[in-house]
Amino acid sequence: MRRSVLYMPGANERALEKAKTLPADAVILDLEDAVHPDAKVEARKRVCEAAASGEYGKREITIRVNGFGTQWHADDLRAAAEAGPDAVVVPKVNSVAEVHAIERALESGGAPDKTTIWAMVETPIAMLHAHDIASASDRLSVLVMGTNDLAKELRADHVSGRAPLLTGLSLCLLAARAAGKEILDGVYNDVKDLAGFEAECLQGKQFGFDGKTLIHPGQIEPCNRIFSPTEEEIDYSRRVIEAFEAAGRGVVTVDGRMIENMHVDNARRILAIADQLSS
Ligand SMILES: CC(C)(COP(=O)(O)OP(=O)(O)OC[C@H]1O[C@@H](n2cnc3c(N)ncnc32)[C@H](O)[C@@H]1OP(=O)(O)O)[C@@H](O)C(=O)NCCC(=O)NCCSC(=O)C[C@H](O)C(=O)O
Ligand SMILES: [Mg+2]
Repeated sequence: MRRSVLYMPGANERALEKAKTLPADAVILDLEDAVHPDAKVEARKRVCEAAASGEYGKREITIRVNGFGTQWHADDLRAAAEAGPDAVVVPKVNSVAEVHAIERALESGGAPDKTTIWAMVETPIAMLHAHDIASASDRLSVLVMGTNDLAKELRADHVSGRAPLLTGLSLCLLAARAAGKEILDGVYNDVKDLAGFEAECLQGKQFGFDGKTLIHPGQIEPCNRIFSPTEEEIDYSRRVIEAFEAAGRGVVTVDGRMIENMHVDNARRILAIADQLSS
C-alpha cells in the first residue's frame, strides 16, 4: 500500500526520528529541495544511516537524491545504493537515457534487488515522455508527480481544483497504467488547510492515483482514510461479485447499475486492498 508517502527533510534529525512512529505507508528521506546546499553532505550520511537502520517497521523507506547535473547526484546515488532502501526517488527524470543511467548507478553501487526506482515527473518534457520513462526499466516501479516544479515550469498558478495541471496529471496516469506501474499524486503545500487538502486527496483518488505524497504529519490520517476503501465500497464490491457469480451470465444489475466483468475485476481489486489493510 502506498496511500500516504511522507517527505522528510534529510537534515532534520527530529523529523527522521518522528517518522518511526507515524502511520505513513512510506517515507521519502529527502536530500533535494528540503535540504540547504550547506547541509547536503551531512544529510546524505544521516539519511543513509536511517535507511539502513531497519528501524522504520513496515513503512517503505525511500531516499530522494539530488537531480542530474547537480554536484551531489552521483555521490547521493552511490551512497543510496549502498544503504539499500526500498527505493531511490530521482527528481526531474526527463528521458529513457536518464532512467538507464540510474539503473546502471544502482547496479554498480551494489544496490540490493529490492531497491527500485521511483521516477519523479515534474517538467513539461517529462509529461510528453511519460510513457517512455515509465516503461524504460523493470526496476522502475513508481512515478511520482512533482506538481510544484511542474506549476513553476508551466508558469501556472496554484489554484483549487488544479485546472492548469490536469493535462499533466492525466498524461502521467495514462503512462503509468499503460506501463503497469504505480503513480503517486503531488504534494499540497498549505499544511494548515485541511479542507483543501482533503478535497485534493479525493480528486487524486478519483483520478486513479495509488496515493499522495505529503509534507506534514497532519496530512497522513486524512490521506490514509481517503485512499482506503469505505465500508460502502466494500459492501457494494461484495454484492457485485456475489450477484455476478450467482447469475452465471455476462451482465447483471446491482442497485440498478449495470455490472459486467470489468466491474467485477474492480470490485475484486477493492476487496484485495481492504483485506491487505485489515491484515
Ligand atoms: C512544511 C513544514 C516546513 C512545516 O514545518 P513546521 O511549521 O515546523 O511544522 P509543525 O510545527 O506543524 O510540526 C509539527 C511536528 O511535526 C514534525 N514534522 C513536520 N513536518 C514533518 C515531516 N515532513 N516529517 C516528519 N515530521 C515532521 C515537526 O518536526 C514537529 O515535530 P515536534 O517538534 O516533535 O512536535 C514541514 O512540515 C516540512 O519541512 N515538511 C517537509 C518539507 C519537504 O520535505 N519538502 C520537500 C518535498 S516537497 C517537494 O519537493 C515536491 C516536489 O518535488 C514538487 O516539485 O512538487
Ligand atoms: Mg520538485
